[in-house]
Amino acid sequence: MSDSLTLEGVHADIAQYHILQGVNLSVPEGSVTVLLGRNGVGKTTTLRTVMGLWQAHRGRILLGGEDITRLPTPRIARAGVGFVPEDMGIFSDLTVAENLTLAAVSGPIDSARLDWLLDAFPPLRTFWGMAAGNLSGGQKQMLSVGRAVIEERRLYLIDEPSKGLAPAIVTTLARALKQLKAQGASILLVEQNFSLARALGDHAVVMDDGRTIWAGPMATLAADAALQERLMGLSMEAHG
Ligand SMILES: Nc1ncnc2c1ncn2[C@@H]1O[C@H](COP(=O)(O)OP(=O)(O)OP(=O)(O)O)[C@@H](O)[C@H]1O
Repeated sequence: MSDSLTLEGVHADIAQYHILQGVNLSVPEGSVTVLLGRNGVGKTTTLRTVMGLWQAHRGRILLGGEDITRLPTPRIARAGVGFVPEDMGIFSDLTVAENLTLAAVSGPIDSARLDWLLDAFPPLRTFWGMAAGNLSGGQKQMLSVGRAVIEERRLYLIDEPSKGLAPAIVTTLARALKQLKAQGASILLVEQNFSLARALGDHAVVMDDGRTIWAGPMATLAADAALQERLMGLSMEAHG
């Protein structure tokens, strides 16, 4: 199976700080890799570096074999990467409809894709003409995910989609992400909600201190509490 995304020895700085100090990971085509690790180890920085929002100064980032390490963010997006940022990245003054229309960069929105999205996230249909700033936190997250998936992409980068959301909203999000996965999407997911991480993840990669320290099947990590404790300082069972 070929890789949708590969990071080889990636280093990146933020201001004078050397934040990423050797990130190696891959997202095989049509699978979900979950990036795990304690707070502040560099998971968000890794996604932002793939997206070109921080610059890798060492190592290589390959998208389907093509080197995208030095490309500017708009070119990376056009190469087929959908991004759900931690801060959601929606336009508060624009309506739900306008937010989705702007996210469809290659032309008019495909009606079958839109139907799927609005069935997965019914509030987006209800509030179609409303300014996004008036949505609840959970509805904003649905819109953020919706913007990334409104067109089929080669790769989706999704940063902590369940963070701060009520359990019912997490259930809706989980169902939509499972449908995306079932469509054969390639996804790099940062997710601290371990039951969601375990349900979606085919592969797990664990980071510590700006480096990837473990990679393997999610099932292997999920089944080994001692390994979780050693890698992340906590066990998935206790936080499921
Ligand atoms: N804009 C910034 N300026 C300075 N330091 C930053 C900035 N963004 C992140 N950092 C630092 O980079 C390190 C990695 O942060 P990052 O957000 O990537 O971690 P994370 O693993 O995603 O953690 P969390 O789960 O808390 O979001 C942290 O020490 C953080 O303080």
